[in-house]
Amino acid sequence: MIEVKELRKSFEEVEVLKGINTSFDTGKVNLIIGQSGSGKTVFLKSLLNVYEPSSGSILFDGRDIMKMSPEEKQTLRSEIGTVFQGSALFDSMTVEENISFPLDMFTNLSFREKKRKVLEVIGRVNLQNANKKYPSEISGGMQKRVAIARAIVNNPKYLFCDEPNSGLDPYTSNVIDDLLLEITKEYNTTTIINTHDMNSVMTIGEKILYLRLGIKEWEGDKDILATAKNKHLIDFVYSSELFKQLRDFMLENNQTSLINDKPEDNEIEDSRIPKQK
Ligand SMILES: Nc1ncnc2c1ncn2[C@@H]1O[C@H](COP(=O)(O)OP(=O)(O)OP(=O)(O)O)[C@@H](O)[C@H]1O
Repeated sequence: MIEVKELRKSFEEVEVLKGINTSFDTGKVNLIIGQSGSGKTVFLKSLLNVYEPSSGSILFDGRDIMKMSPEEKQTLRSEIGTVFQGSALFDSMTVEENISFPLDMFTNLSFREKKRKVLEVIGRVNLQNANKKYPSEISGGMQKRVAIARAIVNNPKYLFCDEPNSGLDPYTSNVIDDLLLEITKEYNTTTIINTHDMNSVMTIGEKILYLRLGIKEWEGDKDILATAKNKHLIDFVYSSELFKQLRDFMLENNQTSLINDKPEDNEIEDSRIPKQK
């Protein structure tokens, strides 16, 4: 579990994160959504301590990253898997070598043991025929799967992904979403994903955190999204005509699992926002 308390981040005079309080459960897919510039990447990088927060605390299963010694931070890093935008693979390394990288960095495992783990995750993400290829020789979707395999090879407790579906077609995006959901359950990771993909939000969003202008505007799960009353959230999530019609249909028919009987129990509304009639 990751708990975030009063997290603030400023760049010089500009405050980008304005006191965020939230938590992300173990074994769940947590999605961060929000318009461009709302602070999603700064939030993710602050959690990872790539950016040092201006104030607040971030607890990884009770351990405050801001109070950790360099050694403790190094241990925490070995427990974190990351999938960054563009997959961030090493062009000069084969698929197998890319995936082995965290094991080379963080473990003293023997060559044979590393090989065993690498082949295991290659099988897990279905890349058996690509292990000797270079990133430039495989498709974008396969590159994402390599990045996911690399992120999980060292059995992480925490999995961070920054727009894992960017640049992928809808079918391949679904494959990646399904894989991330399955891996979250199998490895029992606390998974946090920045996404612009509303299909991901509707299908794998076990928790959704909606950021707006650096504040937490709303949080809840995919099943209460259709009945959420936060106007900014609705305008953002249902900005596409297709999703708007889907929501109208769901509300009219009241017959989908996306609708929860008691949305108020699970969602936090910003009291400054007038309720929609
Ligand atoms: N290193 C930095 N120095 C100064 N300002 C920054 C820095 N990184 C981000 N910002 C500012 O913080 C704000 C939030 O940026 P961020 O990249 O987190 O947005 P985002 O929600 O991830 O957007 P997108 O969806 O387009 O990736 C922006 O106004 C951006 O200019």
